[in-house]
Amino acid sequence: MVTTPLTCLNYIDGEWLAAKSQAILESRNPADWREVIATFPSSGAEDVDAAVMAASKAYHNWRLTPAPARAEFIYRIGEILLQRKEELAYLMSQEMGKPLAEARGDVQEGIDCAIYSAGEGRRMFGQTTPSEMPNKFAMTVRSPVGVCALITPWNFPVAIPCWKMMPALVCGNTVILKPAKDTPACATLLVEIFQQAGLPNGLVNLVHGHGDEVGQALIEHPGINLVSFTGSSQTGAEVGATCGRTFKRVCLELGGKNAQIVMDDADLELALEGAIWGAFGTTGQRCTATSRLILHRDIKEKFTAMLLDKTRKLRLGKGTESDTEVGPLVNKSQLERVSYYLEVAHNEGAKVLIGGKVCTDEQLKHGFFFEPTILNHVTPDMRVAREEIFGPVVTLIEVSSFEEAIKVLNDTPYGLSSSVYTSDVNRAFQAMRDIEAGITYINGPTIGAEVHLPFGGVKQTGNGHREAGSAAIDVFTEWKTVYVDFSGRLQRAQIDNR
Ligand SMILES: NC(=O)C1=CN([C@@H]2O[C@H](COP(=O)(O)OP(=O)(O)OC[C@H]3O[C@@H](n4cnc5c(N)ncnc54)[C@H](OP(=O)(O)O)[C@@H]3O)[C@@H](O)[C@H]2O)C=CC1
Ligand SMILES: O=C(O)CCC(=O)C(=O)O
Repeated sequence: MVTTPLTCLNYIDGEWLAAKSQAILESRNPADWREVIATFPSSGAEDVDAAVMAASKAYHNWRLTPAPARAEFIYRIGEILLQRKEELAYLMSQEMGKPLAEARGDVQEGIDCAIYSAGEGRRMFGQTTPSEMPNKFAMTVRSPVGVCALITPWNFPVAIPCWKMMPALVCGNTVILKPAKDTPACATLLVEIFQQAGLPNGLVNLVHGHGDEVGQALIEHPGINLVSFTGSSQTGAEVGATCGRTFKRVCLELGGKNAQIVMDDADLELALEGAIWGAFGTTGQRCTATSRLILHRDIKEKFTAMLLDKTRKLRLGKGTESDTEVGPLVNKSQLERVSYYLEVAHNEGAKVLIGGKVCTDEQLKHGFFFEPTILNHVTPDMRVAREEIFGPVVTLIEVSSFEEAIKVLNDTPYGLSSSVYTSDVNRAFQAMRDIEAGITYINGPTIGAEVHLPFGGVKQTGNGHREAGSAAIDVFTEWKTVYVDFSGRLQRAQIDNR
């Protein structure tokens, strides 16, 4: 186990460094905010400059390193992550609050991503295609993009940085990671693991600090070629606009207002498991969390009773305690945000069936705990049915038909994850076709993405890119089209006279 408080530093060009300004920030345990988990640099534009310079220098050799050799390095990281899984999971649980079982799952995603990305190093396929000309070869090859800024949130402090760093590196790019200021210790330990795997200097640089300082300096920096961002749609829109102005490639993975439909022919026990973990897993702080339950009127009463019963039994507590099922929210501002949405719900006429307030138990009063909450009598036009709450709050919406259920599901500015519980195969295929979302589960919850498939969504959830799977290779490479003419003569006339 790691002994806290930790002293975290930036990692630039192979050296652990304080911020040039020497300023520091603190990360605290969300289950008991009196406990300091780590101190870390509050960096600025000068630190970003140094990191960009290091990454640009390292890029020249790394892009020429054969992709299978780059892949071996990624694979070694996966092996070390596996050896240090428990240590990293425990630290994550302390720093971010998620229960240990979920923290292990988060690290496992990093391991899976290492194995998958390493495999891509031996594929990295291009195309060959016939040329219009005789004695001419035509093909496409993938080239790295260059120096990548990776800006990550706190909800998956290991998985999301791995989703970005591993494919970026295997494609021959170098990176600068700006982790969320709520989870600097997890990011630091992760980079230490990369270092333990034999990280060449400058390949991965870590710069801690505030988003509007470090993040902003990165997205504006002329030495950055690509920005990959996961976080709120609000910040994502700003990041996208800045990158647009400065001609940077930008990949945005933003919010969700994910729904689970439960039809009258569904297996209700199965749908219940899905709803509980989709809504309250990670305290509702997943971009794929279920925040709307769209229930057919014929099963609504029965299903709601089952849901209430199960929600009542959920054990809130510190993530590090083995029997905890729901941990705290990550920080005070998330607690305030969820409390604010409860006021909104009240003003809009929704009814709280259970929960609805900050937890005041003696054991939990020093943490950011909010009771798992179910809101009834919600209609699709209400703000609580349309805006991302990012907490343990699920809204119940009643519908009378399958068609209405799909219409309600699609009636949101977001389009990340979705789920339908039904035993009718025709409805299942209709849902796959008609749902406007990047991910659809049939008879499974809205959460639980696997690293070898594309991850991302439509509408305000992103800007058309996908993370994970081979789609990530498309983000982190440029296409180069190559023509090889072996005719030995100028074929100009043929080109012009087609
Ligand atoms: N899609 C998802 O997985 C996530 C969605 N969210 C949504 O966002 C809401 C607010 O959470 P929050 O953590 O503030 O999310 P943000 O989108 O603000 O933060 C995400 C990342 O972006 C950084 N950042 C902030 N401002 C800028 C900027 N101007 N330029 C570049 N980078 C920046 C943050 O740094 P810093 O650490 O300083 O904030 C963090 O590293 C949540 O309630 C939830 O709705 C949040 C996290 C994940
Ligand atoms: O559970 C999932 O589907 C992954 C969720 C995720 O990566 C996220 O919330 O950012």
